[in-house]
Amino acid sequence: STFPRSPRWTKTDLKYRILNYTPDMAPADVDEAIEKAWNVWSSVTPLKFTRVYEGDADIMISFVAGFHGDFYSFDGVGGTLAHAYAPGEGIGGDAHFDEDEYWTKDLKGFNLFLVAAHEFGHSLGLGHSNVLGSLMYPTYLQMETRNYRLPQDDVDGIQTLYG
Ligand SMILES: O=C1CC=C(NS(=O)(=O)c2ccc(-c3ccccc3)cc2)CC1=O
Ligand SMILES: [Zn+2]
Repeated sequence: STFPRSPRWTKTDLKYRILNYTPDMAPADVDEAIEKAWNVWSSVTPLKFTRVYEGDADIMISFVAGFHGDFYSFDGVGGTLAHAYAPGEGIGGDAHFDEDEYWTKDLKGFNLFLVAAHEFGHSLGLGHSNVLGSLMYPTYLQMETRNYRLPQDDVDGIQTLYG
């Protein structure tokens, strides 16, 4: 099962901001992948995600490489793809994507929607699942994402936190 990590957000209206874009994809495709990733979680909880274009947001999303100002530098091509912080003030909830990876909206490289949906699980307070095929499973499995359905294990996990 997907073990919910505490803490969790104490509000259901969360704001997110896309700070920059990867050159790998058209900006509209990045916007769509991010929005679809939030919809995975909002569709099974009372959570609402609103995009803001300036100022502060609960979840700041950025594409960065190598050292990028926190204690978890990225590692070039391969290895770590992204990381996200558990709910909280400041860096809490923020999601960083390794710009040295090749991000796509299809089955090549790493599918941004899939990785973002996983990372946003962490931004909401979820840990990893031990169920192969769950979204919160620790390893990335390439899969068709056109009609993506959140696996039951992840539904159970997020509803434990925000159900
Ligand atoms: O909790 C962690 C610590 C290690 C990570 N390694 S990663 O960046 O290579 C990574 C591995 C798997 C995924 C993933 C898993 C399931 C579905 C989609 C993506 C995302 C990132 C990322 C991560 O989320
Ligand atoms: Zn993870």
